Amino acid sequence: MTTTTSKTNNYRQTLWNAALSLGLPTAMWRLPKQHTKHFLTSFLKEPEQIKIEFEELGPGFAFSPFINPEGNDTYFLKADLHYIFSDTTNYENEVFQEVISPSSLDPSFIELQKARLSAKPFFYTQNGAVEEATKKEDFIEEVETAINEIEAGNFKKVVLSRTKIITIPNDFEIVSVFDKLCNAYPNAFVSAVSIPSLGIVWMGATPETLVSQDAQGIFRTMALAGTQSAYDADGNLIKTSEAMWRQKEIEEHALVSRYIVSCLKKIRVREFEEEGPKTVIAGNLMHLRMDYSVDTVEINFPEMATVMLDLLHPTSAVCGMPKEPAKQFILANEKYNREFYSGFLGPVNIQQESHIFVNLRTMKLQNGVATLYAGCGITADSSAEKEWLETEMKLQTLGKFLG
Ligand SMILES: C=C(O[C@H]1C=CC=C(C(=O)O)[C@@H]1O)C(=O)O
Repeated sequence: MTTTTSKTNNYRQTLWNAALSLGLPTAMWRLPKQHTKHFLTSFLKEPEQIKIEFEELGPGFAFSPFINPEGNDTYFLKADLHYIFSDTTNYENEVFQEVISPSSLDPSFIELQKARLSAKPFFYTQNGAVEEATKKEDFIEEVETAINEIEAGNFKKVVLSRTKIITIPNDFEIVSVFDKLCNAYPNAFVSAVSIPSLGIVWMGATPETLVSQDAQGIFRTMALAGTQSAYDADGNLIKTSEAMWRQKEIEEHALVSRYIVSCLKKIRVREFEEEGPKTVIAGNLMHLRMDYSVDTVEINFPEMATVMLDLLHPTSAVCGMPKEPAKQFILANEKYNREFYSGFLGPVNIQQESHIFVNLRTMKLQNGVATLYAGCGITADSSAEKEWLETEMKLQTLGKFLG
């Protein structure tokens, strides 16, 4: 049943707080260039860990860690409730559409509605040891080791990443930060995902689509790499048409493009459209992007998104080229566990569409602190100091919302 209802009293906010207080896995998201905000809750407290096969699954939300070799470790939040909220700056007056609505007699739904009346915003108390942020000297050393390995011919590119830790401010409130991210980053996939059984919430505003398939069967992916500030030295926004790219970024981006084309070749798909590379804005940054699309109806390949998800993750935009030695280098040299950073996430079979993104420009909220993550592609032409500054810029995407 689909109804449109008008509710007051911050309905989305009270729903989010209630779902968290009851330990229900929940996701909120806003697709790039769209205005509506989606809210999904699963009544299964321990979400299933499965392989994402788009043709087989019902509506839900996928959330995968970086390390997921067979794809079987993806958390799947089955949609027991899915509402779409209108875009408004005043969420007292939000209007929403019930796309999947539980029966009013469902005990979980009754409990959720009851909890809405009393649930308080989740307060992130610090009650244990806090992970350590990556030290600059460690990161610089990792980058220099990577450059040596590249020069020795062991791989061509590796994406090295690091963390930054910020204490969560007392007035931090997820739904309002989510809304601020939506306003600040209209081209990003903005999300907040809570898996209470793991004691975590992840929030982010990623610019990178991994795979998507729309209701007409159009498959899409992109090669996104190469980074520079979107502002010049005087603080003026640079026009994308006037962006200049160095050899290093062009090569770094080409490696990602080549990888995507090699995956398409592997599955013998020749009928793909390529658009780009073009310069795109992602918050305070610019990247190079090439878009790929395939009409899966025309080539009679309905399972294309499933097959490509398997082949693409992790792409050379978050791992490296060739994939295996780059991944081994990351695991051996990065001094922390990426967990869900540079994994993937997004809605599956929601209104006949699936949109899976790479989990970038993201942070984990746990134990009173926000852990922010950023990485950058290292090639033979990298300079360790510049790569550190690039991660600083990427960390600003979310960092500026933490005070
Ligand atoms: C790995 C990240 O970004 C990737 C996506 C775009 C540009 C990138 C780069 O220029 O290095 C990265 O490959 C990150 O934001 O943590």
